[in-house]
Amino acid sequence: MIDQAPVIAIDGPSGAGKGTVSQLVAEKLGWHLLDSGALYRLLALAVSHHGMTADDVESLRVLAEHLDIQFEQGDEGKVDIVLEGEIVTQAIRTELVGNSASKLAQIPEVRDGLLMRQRAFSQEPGLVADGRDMGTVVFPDAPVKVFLTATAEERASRRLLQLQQKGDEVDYDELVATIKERDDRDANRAVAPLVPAAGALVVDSTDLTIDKVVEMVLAEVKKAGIV
Ligand SMILES: Nc1ncnc2c1ncn2[C@@H]1O[C@H](COP(=O)(O)OP(=O)(O)OP(=O)(O)O)[C@@H](O)[C@H]1O
Ligand SMILES: Nc1ccn([C@@H]2O[C@H](COP(=O)(O)O)[C@@H](O)[C@H]2O)c(=O)n1
Repeated sequence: MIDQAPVIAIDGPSGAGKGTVSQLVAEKLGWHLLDSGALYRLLALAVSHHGMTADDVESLRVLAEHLDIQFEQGDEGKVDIVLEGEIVTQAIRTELVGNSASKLAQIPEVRDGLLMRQRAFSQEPGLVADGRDMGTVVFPDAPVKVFLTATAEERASRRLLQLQQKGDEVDYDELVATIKERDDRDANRAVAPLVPAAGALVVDSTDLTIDKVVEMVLAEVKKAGIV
Protein backbone atom coordinates (compact mmCIF):
# COMPACT_ATOMS: atom_id res chain seq x y z
CA MET A 1 0.00 0.00 0.00
CA ILE A 2 1.34 3.48 -0.83
CA ASP A 3 0.43 6.25 1.60
CA GLN A 4 -0.63 9.44 -0.17
CA ALA A 5 1.23 11.61 2.33
CA PRO A 6 3.55 10.96 5.29
CA VAL A 7 1.79 9.61 8.35
CA ILE A 8 2.73 9.71 12.02
CA ALA A 9 0.88 6.77 13.57
CA ILE A 10 0.21 7.08 17.30
CA ASP A 11 -1.38 4.01 18.88
CA GLY A 12 -2.00 2.97 22.44
CA PRO A 13 -4.60 2.19 25.09
CA SER A 14 -7.38 4.46 26.30
CA GLY A 15 -6.24 7.53 28.23
CA ALA A 16 -2.55 7.20 27.33
CA GLY A 17 -2.62 10.72 25.89
CA LYS A 18 -2.76 9.86 22.17
CA GLY A 19 -5.43 12.44 21.31
CA THR A 20 -3.77 15.26 23.23
CA VAL A 21 -0.30 14.53 21.87
CA SER A 22 -1.54 13.95 18.30
CA GLN A 23 -3.35 17.29 18.28
CA LEU A 24 -0.28 19.17 19.54
CA VAL A 25 2.04 17.44 17.05
CA ALA A 26 -0.39 18.12 14.19
CA GLU A 27 -0.63 21.80 15.21
CA LYS A 28 3.16 22.15 15.40
CA LEU A 29 3.66 20.59 11.96
CA GLY A 30 0.55 22.08 10.35
CA TRP A 31 -0.58 18.56 9.41
CA HIS A 32 -4.01 16.93 9.29
CA LEU A 33 -5.36 14.95 12.24
CA LEU A 34 -7.28 11.67 12.36
CA ASP A 35 -8.94 10.65 15.64
CA SER A 36 -9.87 7.15 14.48
CA GLY A 37 -11.46 6.30 17.85
CA ALA A 38 -14.04 9.00 17.14
CA LEU A 39 -15.13 7.07 14.04
CA TYR A 40 -15.72 3.91 16.12
CA ARG A 41 -17.56 5.99 18.71
CA LEU A 42 -19.72 7.65 16.03
CA LEU A 43 -20.58 4.24 14.63
CA ALA A 44 -21.56 3.03 18.11
CA LEU A 45 -23.86 6.02 18.56
CA ALA A 46 -25.42 5.53 15.11
CA VAL A 47 -25.98 1.81 15.81
CA SER A 48 -27.79 2.74 19.01
CA HIS A 49 -29.85 5.49 17.29
CA HIS A 50 -30.92 3.05 14.55
CA GLY A 51 -31.69 0.24 17.02
CA MET A 52 -29.31 -2.10 15.17
CA THR A 53 -27.83 -5.25 16.68
CA ALA A 54 -24.23 -6.46 16.62
CA ASP A 55 -25.13 -9.74 14.92
CA ASP A 56 -26.25 -8.10 11.65
CA VAL A 57 -22.65 -7.67 10.54
CA GLU A 58 -23.33 -6.91 6.87
CA SER A 59 -25.63 -4.01 7.81
CA LEU A 60 -22.91 -2.78 10.18
CA ARG A 61 -20.38 -2.84 7.34
CA VAL A 62 -22.74 -0.79 5.11
CA LEU A 63 -23.41 1.69 7.92
CA ALA A 64 -19.65 2.03 8.61
CA GLU A 65 -18.93 2.65 4.91
CA HIS A 66 -21.68 5.24 4.50
CA LEU A 67 -21.89 6.82 7.95
CA ASP A 68 -22.97 10.45 7.54
CA ILE A 69 -20.26 12.34 9.48
CA GLN A 70 -18.99 15.88 9.24
CA PHE A 71 -16.15 17.62 11.07
CA GLU A 72 -17.19 21.30 11.08
CA GLN A 73 -15.36 24.37 12.29
CA GLY A 74 -17.12 25.45 15.49
CA ASP A 75 -16.58 28.37 17.89
CA GLU A 76 -13.12 29.35 19.22
CA GLY A 77 -11.28 27.12 16.74
CA LYS A 78 -13.01 23.99 18.08
CA VAL A 79 -14.25 21.29 15.72
CA ASP A 80 -17.88 20.19 15.94
CA ILE A 81 -18.49 16.51 15.17
CA VAL A 82 -21.79 16.09 13.36
CA LEU A 83 -23.51 12.71 12.98
CA GLU A 84 -26.52 12.54 10.69
CA GLY A 85 -27.09 16.28 11.12
CA GLU A 86 -26.75 16.33 14.93
CA ILE A 87 -23.78 17.77 16.86
CA VAL A 88 -22.46 14.87 18.97
CA THR A 89 -19.02 16.20 19.97
CA GLN A 90 -19.73 15.65 23.69
CA ALA A 91 -22.16 12.73 23.34
CA ILE A 92 -19.51 10.42 21.87
CA ARG A 93 -17.07 11.03 24.74
CA THR A 94 -18.83 9.03 27.46
CA GLU A 95 -17.36 5.82 28.89
CA LEU A 96 -20.56 4.05 27.80
CA VAL A 97 -20.07 5.00 24.14
CA GLY A 98 -16.34 4.14 24.40
CA ASN A 99 -17.23 0.67 25.64
CA SER A 100 -19.86 0.13 22.94
CA ALA A 101 -17.30 1.28 20.35
CA SER A 102 -14.77 -1.22 21.65
CA LYS A 103 -17.34 -4.05 21.38
CA LEU A 104 -18.17 -3.11 17.77
CA ALA A 105 -14.45 -2.76 17.00
CA GLN A 106 -14.09 -6.53 17.47
CA ILE A 107 -16.21 -7.17 14.37
CA PRO A 108 -14.11 -7.62 11.18
CA GLU A 109 -16.87 -6.18 8.92
CA VAL A 110 -16.93 -2.99 11.01
CA ARG A 111 -13.16 -2.57 10.71
CA ASP A 112 -13.36 -3.23 6.96
CA GLY A 113 -16.14 -0.68 6.58
CA LEU A 114 -14.07 2.04 8.27
CA LEU A 115 -10.72 1.21 6.67
CA MET A 116 -10.86 3.27 3.46
CA ARG A 117 -12.50 6.19 5.27
CA GLN A 118 -9.52 6.35 7.61
CA ARG A 119 -7.00 6.10 4.76
CA ALA A 120 -8.73 9.00 3.01
CA PHE A 121 -7.49 11.31 5.79
CA SER A 122 -3.91 10.86 4.55
CA GLN A 123 -3.41 14.08 2.59
CA GLU A 124 -0.57 16.52 1.99
CA PRO A 125 1.37 17.85 3.77
CA GLY A 126 0.91 14.92 6.19
CA LEU A 127 -1.31 13.22 8.74
CA VAL A 128 -1.07 12.51 12.46
CA ALA A 129 -3.30 9.48 13.05
CA ASP A 130 -4.33 8.33 16.52
CA GLY A 131 -5.89 4.96 17.35
CA ARG A 132 -5.22 1.31 18.05
CA ASP A 133 -4.12 -0.04 14.65
CA MET A 134 -2.78 3.02 12.82
CA GLY A 135 0.75 1.63 12.56
CA THR A 136 -0.19 -2.04 12.19
CA VAL A 137 -3.14 -2.06 9.75
CA VAL A 138 -4.41 1.29 8.51
CA PHE A 139 -1.05 2.94 7.70
CA PRO A 140 1.50 0.08 7.77
CA ASP A 141 3.95 2.18 5.70
CA ALA A 142 3.88 5.14 8.09
CA PRO A 143 7.45 6.46 8.44
CA VAL A 144 6.89 7.24 12.13
CA LYS A 145 5.12 4.87 14.51
CA VAL A 146 4.66 5.52 18.21
CA PHE A 147 3.05 3.28 20.83
CA LEU A 148 2.01 5.51 23.71
CA THR A 149 1.08 3.86 26.97
CA ALA A 150 0.80 4.46 30.76
CA THR A 151 -0.31 2.36 33.71
CA ALA A 152 -4.07 1.74 33.97
CA GLU A 153 -4.08 3.55 37.33
CA GLU A 154 -2.44 6.68 35.86
CA ARG A 155 -4.81 6.62 32.89
CA ALA A 156 -7.80 6.30 35.23
CA SER A 157 -6.55 9.28 37.30
CA ARG A 158 -6.22 11.38 34.13
CA ARG A 159 -9.70 10.36 32.97
CA LEU A 160 -11.14 11.07 36.44
CA LEU A 161 -9.75 14.60 36.35
CA GLN A 162 -11.03 15.11 32.81
CA LEU A 163 -14.55 13.92 33.74
CA GLN A 164 -14.60 15.91 37.00
CA GLN A 165 -13.68 19.07 35.06
CA LYS A 166 -16.79 18.45 32.94
CA GLY A 167 -18.85 18.09 36.14
CA ASP A 168 -19.35 14.31 35.79
CA GLU A 169 -19.54 12.16 38.94
CA VAL A 170 -17.37 9.06 38.52
CA ASP A 171 -15.85 6.47 40.79
CA TYR A 172 -12.06 5.95 40.46
CA ASP A 173 -12.15 2.17 41.09
CA GLU A 174 -14.91 1.77 38.52
CA LEU A 175 -12.83 3.74 36.02
CA VAL A 176 -9.78 1.51 36.61
CA ALA A 177 -11.96 -1.58 36.10
CA THR A 178 -13.54 -0.18 32.90
CA ILE A 179 -10.16 0.82 31.49
CA LYS A 180 -8.69 -2.63 32.21
CA GLU A 181 -11.71 -4.32 30.65
CA ARG A 182 -11.39 -2.19 27.49
CA ASP A 183 -7.60 -2.77 27.32
CA ASP A 184 -8.19 -6.48 27.57
CA ARG A 185 -10.83 -6.49 24.81
CA ASP A 186 -8.76 -4.25 22.49
CA ALA A 187 -5.53 -6.21 23.02
CA ASN A 188 -7.04 -9.68 22.70
CA ARG A 189 -9.46 -9.36 19.79
CA ALA A 190 -8.85 -11.55 16.73
CA VAL A 191 -8.60 -8.65 14.24
CA ALA A 192 -6.24 -5.69 14.48
CA PRO A 193 -5.46 -6.17 18.18
CA LEU A 194 -3.84 -3.36 20.12
CA VAL A 195 -0.10 -4.14 19.89
CA PRO A 196 2.92 -1.98 19.18
CA ALA A 197 3.69 -1.95 15.44
CA ALA A 198 7.05 -3.41 14.42
CA GLY A 199 9.67 -0.71 14.84
CA ALA A 200 7.39 1.58 16.86
CA LEU A 201 8.90 3.88 19.47
CA VAL A 202 7.28 2.73 22.73
CA VAL A 203 6.69 5.62 25.14
CA ASP A 204 5.45 5.03 28.69
CA SER A 205 3.98 8.41 29.65
CA THR A 206 3.15 7.47 33.27
CA ASP A 207 5.80 9.84 34.63
CA LEU A 208 6.14 12.13 31.61
CA THR A 209 4.53 15.50 30.97
CA ILE A 210 2.52 16.07 27.80
CA ASP A 211 5.22 18.47 26.56
CA LYS A 212 7.92 15.84 27.03
CA VAL A 213 5.94 13.26 25.03
CA VAL A 214 5.36 15.79 22.23
CA GLU A 215 9.09 16.53 22.23
CA MET A 216 9.89 12.80 21.93
CA VAL A 217 7.49 12.35 19.01
CA LEU A 218 8.90 15.40 17.20
CA ALA A 219 12.44 14.04 17.70
CA GLU A 220 11.31 10.78 16.07
CA VAL A 221 9.82 12.77 13.16
CA LYS A 222 13.09 14.63 12.74
CA LYS A 223 15.02 11.35 12.85
CA ALA A 224 12.80 9.96 10.08
CA GLY A 225 13.63 13.02 7.94
CA ILE A 226 10.04 13.67 6.89
CA VAL A 227 9.96 17.37 7.78
N1 LIG B 1 1.54 12.85 29.99
C1 LIG B 1 0.40 13.26 30.55
N2 LIG B 1 0.38 13.67 31.81
C2 LIG B 1 -0.76 14.06 32.41
N3 LIG B 1 -1.97 14.08 31.81
C3 LIG B 1 -2.02 13.67 30.55
C4 LIG B 1 -0.85 13.22 29.85
N4 LIG B 1 -1.23 12.87 28.61
C5 LIG B 1 -2.56 13.08 28.54
N5 LIG B 1 -3.03 13.56 29.70
C6 LIG B 1 -4.43 13.87 30.01
O1 LIG B 1 -5.11 12.62 30.06
C7 LIG B 1 -6.43 12.74 29.56
C8 LIG B 1 -6.65 11.68 28.47
O2 LIG B 1 -5.83 12.01 27.37
P1 LIG B 1 -6.28 11.72 25.89
O3 LIG B 1 -7.74 11.96 25.72
O4 LIG B 1 -5.33 12.43 24.99
O5 LIG B 1 -6.02 10.14 25.82
P2 LIG B 1 -6.29 9.13 24.64
O6 LIG B 1 -5.15 8.18 24.64
O7 LIG B 1 -6.55 9.86 23.37
O8 LIG B 1 -7.61 8.38 25.12
P3 LIG B 1 -8.78 7.69 24.24
O9 LIG B 1 -8.12 6.63 23.42
O10 LIG B 1 -9.71 7.09 25.23
O11 LIG B 1 -9.41 8.77 23.41
C9 LIG B 1 -6.56 14.19 29.07
O12 LIG B 1 -7.23 14.94 30.06
C10 LIG B 1 -5.13 14.67 28.92
O13 LIG B 1 -5.00 16.06 29.14
N1 LIG C 1 -8.05 2.62 15.42
C1 LIG C 1 -8.94 2.31 16.38
C2 LIG C 1 -9.52 3.29 17.18
C3 LIG C 1 -10.43 2.92 18.12
N2 LIG C 1 -10.78 1.62 18.24
C4 LIG C 1 -11.82 1.19 19.18
O1 LIG C 1 -12.68 2.27 19.55
C5 LIG C 1 -12.72 2.41 20.97
C6 LIG C 1 -12.83 3.88 21.30
O2 LIG C 1 -11.62 4.52 20.93
P1 LIG C 1 -11.06 5.82 21.70
O3 LIG C 1 -9.65 5.98 21.19
O4 LIG C 1 -11.91 6.97 21.28
O5 LIG C 1 -11.16 5.57 23.15
C7 LIG C 1 -11.44 1.73 21.47
O6 LIG C 1 -11.56 1.17 22.76
C8 LIG C 1 -11.23 0.63 20.44
O7 LIG C 1 -11.90 -0.54 20.76
C9 LIG C 1 -10.19 0.67 17.45
O8 LIG C 1 -10.47 -0.54 17.58
N3 LIG C 1 -9.29 1.03 16.52
